[in-house]
Amino acid sequence: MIAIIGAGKMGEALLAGLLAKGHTPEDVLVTEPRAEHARELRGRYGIETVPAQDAAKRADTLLLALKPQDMLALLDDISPHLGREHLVISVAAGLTTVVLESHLHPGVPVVRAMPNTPALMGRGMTAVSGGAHTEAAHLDRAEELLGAVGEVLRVGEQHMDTVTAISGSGPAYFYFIAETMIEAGVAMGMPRVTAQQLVGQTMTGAAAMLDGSGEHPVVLREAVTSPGGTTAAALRELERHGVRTAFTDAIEAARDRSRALSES
Ligand SMILES: NC(=O)C1=CN([C@@H]2O[C@H](COP(=O)(O)OP(=O)(O)OC[C@H]3O[C@@H](n4cnc5c(N)ncnc54)[C@H](O)[C@@H]3O)[C@@H](O)[C@H]2O)C=CC1
Ligand SMILES: O=C(O)[C@@H]1CCC=N1
Repeated sequence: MIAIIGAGKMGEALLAGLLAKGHTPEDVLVTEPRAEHARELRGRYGIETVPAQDAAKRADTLLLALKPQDMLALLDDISPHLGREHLVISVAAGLTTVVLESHLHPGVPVVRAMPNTPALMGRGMTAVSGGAHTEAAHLDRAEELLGAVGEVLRVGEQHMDTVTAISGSGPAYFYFIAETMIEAGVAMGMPRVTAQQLVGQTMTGAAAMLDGSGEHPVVLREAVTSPGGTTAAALRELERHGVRTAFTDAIEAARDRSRALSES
């Protein structure tokens, strides 16, 4: 039995992804304190919602998807019900396995995972790393579970804050670009619905090229950039405005914020 504790944006994406990939509603318990949202979840997915302590008593695998700021109080609440036979998987940004383990009985296995919201469509990217009491079988279990909603990569925990900044937050960067391109089209007088279609299909087409061609992004970009043409003119403006540096700084800021969340 799996318990998802905290079914907000990420928890619900994982819930929906798992159910779409063959887990049955009877396999999954959900803890969600917002009563109205819990009611919606029961209606939408046919799952049972229970208090966190009941979820800890009944499930063997706990997927914790609360905000980092709420996580430690929750661990203190459920810790009396958790032992070595459980597996605790936290998707919280920043919280290290050392911090999570310090709120649990010694020996409880903890996996730190960083998924992203495309898990909802079965296209997630999740990185996982184990803690002090995690054995290979625990990582296998976490990988199998999260592998139902996309790709899973094992990384050393020292890389987790960078993972968070790249693939955890990453979808938001692409949505930001999409939004900006749509607004540019609208500003030039194009109907919004047309701009949205152009941007949406261009983005998924570009992603398919990246995924399917095996080429480095530089090669793909060069193929679009005709000599003396429109793309070269656009790219020159992006470089002039320091967009490359802005992205690097943004990803560093996300990495630093992830690190800081463990200390707050
Ligand atoms: N949103 C994203 O794209 C990603 C989020 N994460 C991580 O997932 C976690 C949740 O983030 P979001 O879903 O964005 O936030 P959110 O605010 O949408 O969801 C948090 C959920 O936890 C619930 N909650 C609060 N206190 C609780 C308690 N004591 N017991 C059970 N549930 C409780 C809230 O009602 C809410 O539904 C964070 O730790 C975040 O770092 C990780 C990867 C990606
Ligand atoms: O913004 C956040 O803190 C979370 C973690 C990665 C994506 N969303």
